[in-house]
Amino acid sequence: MTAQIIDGKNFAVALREKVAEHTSYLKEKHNITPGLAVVLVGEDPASQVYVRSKGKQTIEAGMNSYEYKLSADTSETELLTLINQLNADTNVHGILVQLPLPEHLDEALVINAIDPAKDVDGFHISNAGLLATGQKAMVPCTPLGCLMMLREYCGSLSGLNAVVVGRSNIVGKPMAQLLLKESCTVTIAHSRTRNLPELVGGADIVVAAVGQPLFIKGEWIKPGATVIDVGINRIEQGDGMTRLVGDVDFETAREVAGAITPVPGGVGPMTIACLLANTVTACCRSYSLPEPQGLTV
Ligand SMILES: NC(=O)C1=CN([C@@H]2O[C@H](COP(=O)(O)OP(=O)(O)OC[C@H]3O[C@@H](n4cnc5c(N)ncnc54)[C@H](OP(=O)(O)O)[C@@H]3O)[C@@H](O)[C@H]2O)C=CC1
Ligand SMILES: Nc1nc(=O)c2c([nH]1)NC[C@@H]1CN(c3ccc(C(=O)N[C@@H](CCC(=O)O)C(=O)O)cc3)C=[N+]21
Repeated sequence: MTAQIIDGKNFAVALREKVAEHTSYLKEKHNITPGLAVVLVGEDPASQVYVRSKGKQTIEAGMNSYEYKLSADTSETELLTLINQLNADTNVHGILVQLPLPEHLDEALVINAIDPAKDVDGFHISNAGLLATGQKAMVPCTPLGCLMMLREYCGSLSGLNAVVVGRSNIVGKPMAQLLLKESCTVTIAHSRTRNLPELVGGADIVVAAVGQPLFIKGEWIKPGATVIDVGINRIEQGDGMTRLVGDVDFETAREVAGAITPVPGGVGPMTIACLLANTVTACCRSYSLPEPQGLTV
């Protein structure tokens, strides 16, 4: 038996259509255009690629895109000044500061300077706290996209054993919170976890957010389990070319799993679609308008 491939690219197309529909509704009915501001500090090539594709998809969905490219030596004060301007700007409903930031900038300080209502990444401590206590929050895009795909493939997640490998604030922790809210029995594994293959073997749902190429092996996985691969790793192919691979050894895992997300074409495209969805959600909330169905959980 080989696994069903969970087509994140298709999912993302459908979600972006929903976003575009609601955006044109907001324009026609209320004369409002949702706006997303993306701030990039420094010249990391991978980040530049993401920022470009976010901007392009924002415009394709009918929203306004504002891009701020700051030099790598931007001071904390300069960055905070920009964030304060964006917080006050009524045309901006969502703000994203691309991570990682250069070493000299305090990431937590910068993220927590964003107005939580405009924090479309869901990284502000107030949104993290709201999510953890089961209150209405801005939900981080990557875990949100993963949950949307899981719900579609598994139906109810209630009572399922879920193992999240990775405990970062941007992926692992919020993913675990969402799965807990869905009444999964959640285990969070990390670099100090002792019996990882055994833990993974007990999981109906495996979410891999490790940052290690091809780390999770097919033989660890319980037959029929649903595997979500968040990892984005560029590896040398031997012929001098690079290839994009996930944190899961896809070729062995697909022989065992019931369903699996590929890399590329899995979680990545959903992350960007969820960013657009969060921008529409933030925009509706800011005017106390009813929120469209299906853009968040
Ligand atoms: N598709 C998408 O949209 C996105 C993809 N990503 C990708 O997802 C991956 C994870 O990202 P992120 O959460 O930011 O990464 P971090 O580096 O912040 O976190 C990695 C986590 O994996 C754990 N880990 C590392 N090595 C091992 C190991 N050998 N065994 C078990 N656990 C281990 C770490 O444990 P410890 O805490 O103990 O150090 C840590 O908790 C990366 O590949 C990243 O590129 C990230 C964001 C979005
Ligand atoms: N504030 C902030 N928010 C983020 O959400 C954020 C961030 N910083 N920093 C970096 C990570 C990474 N990330 C990805 C988004 C899309 C793809 C994506 O679309 N990937 C394509 C492939 C793209 C390619 O070919 O490189 C795919 O998986 O099919 C990947 C990774 C968002 N992140």
